[in-house]
Amino acid sequence: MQDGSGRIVVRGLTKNFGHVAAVQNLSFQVEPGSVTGFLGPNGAGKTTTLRMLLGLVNPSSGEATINGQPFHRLGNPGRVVGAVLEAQGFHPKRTAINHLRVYTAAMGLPDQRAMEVLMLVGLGGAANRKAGGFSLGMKQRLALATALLGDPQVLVLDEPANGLDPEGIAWLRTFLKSFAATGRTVLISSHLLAEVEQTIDQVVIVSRGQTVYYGSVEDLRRSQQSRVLVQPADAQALAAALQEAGHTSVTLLPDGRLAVVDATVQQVGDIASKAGIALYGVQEEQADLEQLFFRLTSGQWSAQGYAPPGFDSGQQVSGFGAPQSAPQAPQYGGYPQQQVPQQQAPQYGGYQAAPQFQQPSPYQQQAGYPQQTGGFQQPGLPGAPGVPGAPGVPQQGYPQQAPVDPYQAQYQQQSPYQAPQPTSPYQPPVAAAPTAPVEQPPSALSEEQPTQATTPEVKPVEVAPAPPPPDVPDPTTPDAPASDTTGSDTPASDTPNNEAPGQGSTGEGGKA
Ligand SMILES: Nc1ncnc2c1ncn2[C@@H]1O[C@H](COP(=O)(O)OP(=O)(O)OP(=O)(O)O)[C@@H](O)[C@H]1O
Repeated sequence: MQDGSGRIVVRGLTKNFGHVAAVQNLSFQVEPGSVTGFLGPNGAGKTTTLRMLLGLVNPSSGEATINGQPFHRLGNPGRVVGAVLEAQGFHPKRTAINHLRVYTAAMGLPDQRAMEVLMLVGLGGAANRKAGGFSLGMKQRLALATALLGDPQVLVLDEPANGLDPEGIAWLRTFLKSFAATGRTVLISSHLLAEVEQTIDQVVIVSRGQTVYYGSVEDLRRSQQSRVLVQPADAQALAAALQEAGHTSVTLLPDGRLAVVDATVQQVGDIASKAGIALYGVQEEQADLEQLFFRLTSGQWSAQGYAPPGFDSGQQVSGFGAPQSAPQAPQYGGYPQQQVPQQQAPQYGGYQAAPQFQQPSPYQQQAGYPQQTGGFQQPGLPGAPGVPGAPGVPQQGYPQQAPVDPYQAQYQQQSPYQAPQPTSPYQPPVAAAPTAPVEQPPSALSEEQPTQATTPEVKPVEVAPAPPPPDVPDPTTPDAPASDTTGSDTPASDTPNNEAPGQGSTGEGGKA
């Protein structure tokens, strides 16, 4: 029996395509009256999740319900859920209005509804144009119009901003917000937080098929901590002085600066002055939401030598530092870094490293300087490995442990992409850290480890696509029925009664 709530509940949802764990034990809830963003990098499992929600793929385990029911039990699903998985599959010779009339007829709706929805999405003027001549953005609008035909209670859209121009994105934002404001439910996927940041109220961030954050965008924003970047005459001495004063979250950056998370500029200045340490530059820096998103999802497709712009590879010396995600993933600090001219940078791929940080330190495990052991715990957000909260549904606001998928891990060394090293908008008043060898006293700083993100010489890697395991179909093959190795999934075309209008427009099977 439908509960009529418009609520989407995903509980313990898992989908394996042969050896590919596309979705792993995913749990979240989408409330009516809000727009929820479903975010994650390519291959994170977003589309597979949406397809399970829409009855196009059978879960390996777990469940996804709308109004308390799985999709196939919704009765007239087109009146409950409007969905767009791909803005493709229109008959190229059919006009927009005729495309919609096929669905109004199938759903028992009056013909005039077709024109109404075209007006709603701004395509009234193109009603008699053939869909084959539509731009990508126009196709997105036509797909949305199709999804809206049944005046549904719930909208599920996969990458709806794809192909839209800035005006189209602004229009979509307003449209979705006002749709949700009427008490209805909107779930939209995207791989770009910036694209949907102003549209969404809630966010579910997935990486490698698992939830890494689930909660309000506001909480995510609040979790951002500023940090103080300081260029001291003696980094070790300042780190020790900060530690003595109780500031334990200190990170040594590759350029010799210290990043202090739990102190103000004034506190750092006062401590340095008391300790008689000259400062050549102090700056407060705020990490932004996009950077946090990268941090939460980094590692899925990371390759040697690649780091998203704006990320450093600073070595944590105490307290909070860069999350160390999956094995082999670059370690991102989430903050822009200083780039030092190549000729001065024998170590760390372009970064001048003070010699005292180049040797293994006997003090790495020194008390008070805990080493980060992995996971994605963020400052201000209590870490919660696994799934906290109610059974099967994670508590909101918790970043979660990223999984390591051995099958996907093989791609981590194989990316053909070699991105340029990031550059920083920050230019400290004084050049890089000292280069003269320094005799080591017992150190308050743990030494730097070169990371993959800062490999000195980056060479393009010849990549052969990873062959799928013998019994697993090629994941890049577009059509799902063949590639879904459960063999149990029912293509949309086999279940006309269950076909939501948006899905009809998307064709069947997998995504391209
Ligand atoms: N039908 C299928 N057969 C085999 N593997 C599949 C199939 N569909 C998806 N996969 C695999 O499952 C994983 C998740 O894919 P999915 O399309 O759900 O990711 P996504 O987050 O939507 O990515 P994108 O942002 O690139 O669209 C990928 O490794 C993909 O190759």
